[in-house]
Amino acid sequence: MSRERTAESVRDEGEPLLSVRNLQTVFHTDRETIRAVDDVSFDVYPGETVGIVGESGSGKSVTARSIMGLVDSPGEVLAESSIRFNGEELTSLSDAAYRDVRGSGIGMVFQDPQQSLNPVYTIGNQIREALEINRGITGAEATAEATDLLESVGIPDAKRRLDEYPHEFSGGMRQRAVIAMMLACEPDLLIADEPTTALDVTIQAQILDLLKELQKERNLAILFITHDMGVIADISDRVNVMYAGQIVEKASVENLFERPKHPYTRALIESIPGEHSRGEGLNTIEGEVPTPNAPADHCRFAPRCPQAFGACDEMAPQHIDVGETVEHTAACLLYPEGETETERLEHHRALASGEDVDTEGEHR
Ligand SMILES: Nc1ncnc2c1ncn2[C@@H]1O[C@H](COP(=O)(O)OP(=O)(O)OP(=O)(O)O)[C@@H](O)[C@H]1O
Ligand code: NI
Repeated sequence: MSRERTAESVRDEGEPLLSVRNLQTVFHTDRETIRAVDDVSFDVYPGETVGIVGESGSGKSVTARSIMGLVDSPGEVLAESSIRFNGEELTSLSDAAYRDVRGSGIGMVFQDPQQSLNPVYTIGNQIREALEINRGITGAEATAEATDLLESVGIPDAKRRLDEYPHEFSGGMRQRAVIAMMLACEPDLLIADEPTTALDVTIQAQILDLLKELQKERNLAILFITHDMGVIADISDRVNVMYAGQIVEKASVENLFERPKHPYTRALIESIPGEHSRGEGLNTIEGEVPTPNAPADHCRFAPRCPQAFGACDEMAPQHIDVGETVEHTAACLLYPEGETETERLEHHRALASGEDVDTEGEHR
């Protein structure tokens, strides 16, 4: 094989940095068990950006918190779940070992930068503390490194601003400071949960550009979570579309927007402002994301789906290969395309029972 490999083939051959399999995170309440994340699987390879997109309540943040080991009672990551990072299984780690992963391997940025900043300490002190705890750097060296970090996230006059408090920073600058603090831990993976949602559009674009730049410089992998399809299109290499605790479509960003297959993805694309609405307001999807409280025995999107038919209420759709080259799957009973309804349902039934099905379809 040639030594000159494309990015795509490197990814096929290399190991994923993060590998999530059958992730199930539930919340036990008095009345029911909420299946907030219900059998979610995806990979993130070094240096790439993977998006998770879906409406409010679809389980995006719980997915992120599960990976970070931040699910507290009454939440529980069920035993069958697997989260492998750099080859290490995280679900079985002790609290202390998980803290180390958060301090070095995986960094996280949230929607609200205040969540990560302490109002009573200067920005400089907080970055220096991160440097000391996670890399053992102290004193003048820490100050120099903190200045470099603030500069690298595009904060002008960095040396002086180290002595300022979070409230002296604007929203966008605070988010940059949080990113600098996260970089102090030299992570391989950044999990960004709606990091730009609270910012106005210009600032949002600047933060996205900053993340792309840092990614290139540091070969940082990014798991980017948002409900905004425009942001997903801007930043992702590959996308997972989430609905009611499950991934309903996985695709490269090009395929997702040019050849969306799942009716939910299509509805999300149609609801992008200005895309199809001709400025007449948002084309929102009617109805709400259900709160799943039982294992899926039907398609959870069916009640809102314009293409639903009888079987959608009676069986859970499996992920079907819908692409030609790179991974592209949709969990929908409309696929495989070109098969009769009876054949399609048989296909999903066989996949559900674990049979090895030729997803290219023998019925062509
Ligand atoms: N601590 C908790 N206790 C009970 N249920 C919870 C808890 N945290 C989350 N959930 C439930 O889990 C589901 C998924 O929530 P999650 O926050 O992951 O959604 P999301 O996709 O991030 O939405 P948003 O876009 O609003 O942030 C929701 O139904 C929510 O009510
Ligand atoms: Ni969320």
